[in-house]
Amino acid sequence: MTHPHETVRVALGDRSYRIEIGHGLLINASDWVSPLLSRPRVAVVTDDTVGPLHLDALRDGLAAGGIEMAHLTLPSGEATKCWRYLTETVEWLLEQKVERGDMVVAFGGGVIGDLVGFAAAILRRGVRFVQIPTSLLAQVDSSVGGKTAINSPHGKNLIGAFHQPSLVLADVAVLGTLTERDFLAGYGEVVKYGLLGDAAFFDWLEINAPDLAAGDITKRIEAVRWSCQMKADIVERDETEQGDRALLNLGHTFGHALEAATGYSDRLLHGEGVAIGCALAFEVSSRLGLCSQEDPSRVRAHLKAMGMKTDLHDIAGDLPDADALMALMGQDKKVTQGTLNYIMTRGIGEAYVTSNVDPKVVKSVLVDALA
Ligand SMILES: NC(=O)c1ccc[n+]([C@@H]2O[C@H](COP(=O)([O-])OP(=O)(O)OC[C@H]3O[C@@H](n4cnc5c(N)ncnc54)[C@H](O)[C@@H]3O)[C@@H](O)[C@H]2O)c1
Ligand SMILES: O=C(O)C(=O)C[C@@H](O)[C@H](O)[C@H](O)COP(=O)(O)O
Ligand SMILES: [Zn+2]
Repeated sequence: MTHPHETVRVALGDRSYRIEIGHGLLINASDWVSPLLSRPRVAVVTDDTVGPLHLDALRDGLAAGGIEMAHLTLPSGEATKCWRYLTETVEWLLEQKVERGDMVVAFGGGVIGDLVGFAAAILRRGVRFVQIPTSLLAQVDSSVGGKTAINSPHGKNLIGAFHQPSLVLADVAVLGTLTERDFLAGYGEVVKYGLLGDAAFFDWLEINAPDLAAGDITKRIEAVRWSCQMKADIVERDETEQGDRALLNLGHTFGHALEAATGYSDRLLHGEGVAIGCALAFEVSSRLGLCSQEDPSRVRAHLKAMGMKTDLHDIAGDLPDADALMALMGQDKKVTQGTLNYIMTRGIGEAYVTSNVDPKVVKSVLVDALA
């Protein structure tokens, strides 16, 4: 059976690139990668879950076009986005004598994409890289837009750079080996797009998400395309988050604080934090009278119907109190002159950026959610 192939273009002048979305793209990887290379070799960084499952397919796909590859395997999981593995990656790339004209490949989920993208940004003051995202989250979000980073105990993604990839190759065939938990975490970012800017997409997800989770290839390609197109449109008008790009942060101010509070551990995955954070952002918006009371209920109902974490109580173990969570939120990169900018909403698909949010209301929502 042939599946659709979709291409989304990210138009950023001399940093423009294509996102190729399809089924079975790894087998033909050299077709997409070869035109970008100055010599037929690449340095691939992956993790110890993705590597054993899919690295041979990538190696074969590159070899078919005469491209050699060296590879580095890092531990999987959020804790890898740290100084230690950034150093290890950069030193390995130097050992491999990766030159400024060469291509680094990030082959994994968002952790590998963010870490390797950052390594590429600082290696020899910048080498090009290709994103080959293997998780749903990475295909719909992290591989696109050029945000690269590692975490700090002070907060998420606080050390990083904007560095756009030269190509994104999203092969939905590899999503077949994701655990249900990782798939649903990625789905948290998919829902985010509908919630932030496209009510029709949210309507579509309410109907089609069970098929997505069940593995419908055509619908997976459509969900990745729709998400990437929405992200590309936003990134094109605000590459470095001077304004509108912050919409992509819907749910993240809460989510990032929760990830820091749970030690970047598997107690809470990024996409799970985003889903809970979106539910909280809708609750705050409703309490402020910005959106109707039905909106947060509809959001929570959909997350629950998908079997996703929705509430703070869905996070195992103790959480800090509301004041401590507010303090962690204060490290957000959207703070300007000491005031936190929030992503609030007037309804499903109608998010906007504002600094005009009473912290007392935010705190009261957190207190109630923790009770
Ligand atoms: N740069 C951005 O714009 C951006 C956007 C969203 C999220 N992020 C970042 O992305 C990270 C989360 O990404 P993630 O959810 O992909 O996490 P991840 O990279 O940890 O991947 C999740 C898990 O799935 C495994 N995995 C990946 N692909 C697989 C496959 N095909 N089969 C089986 N297992 C597979 C990984 O080994 C890992 O255990 C966070 O650090 C977040 O901050 C960045
Ligand atoms: O690309 C963006 O812009 C996003 O905000 C996408 C988010 O899903 C992603 O988690 C991003 O890394 C968060 O951005 P940050 O600037 O708050 O670290
Ligand atoms: Zn995110």
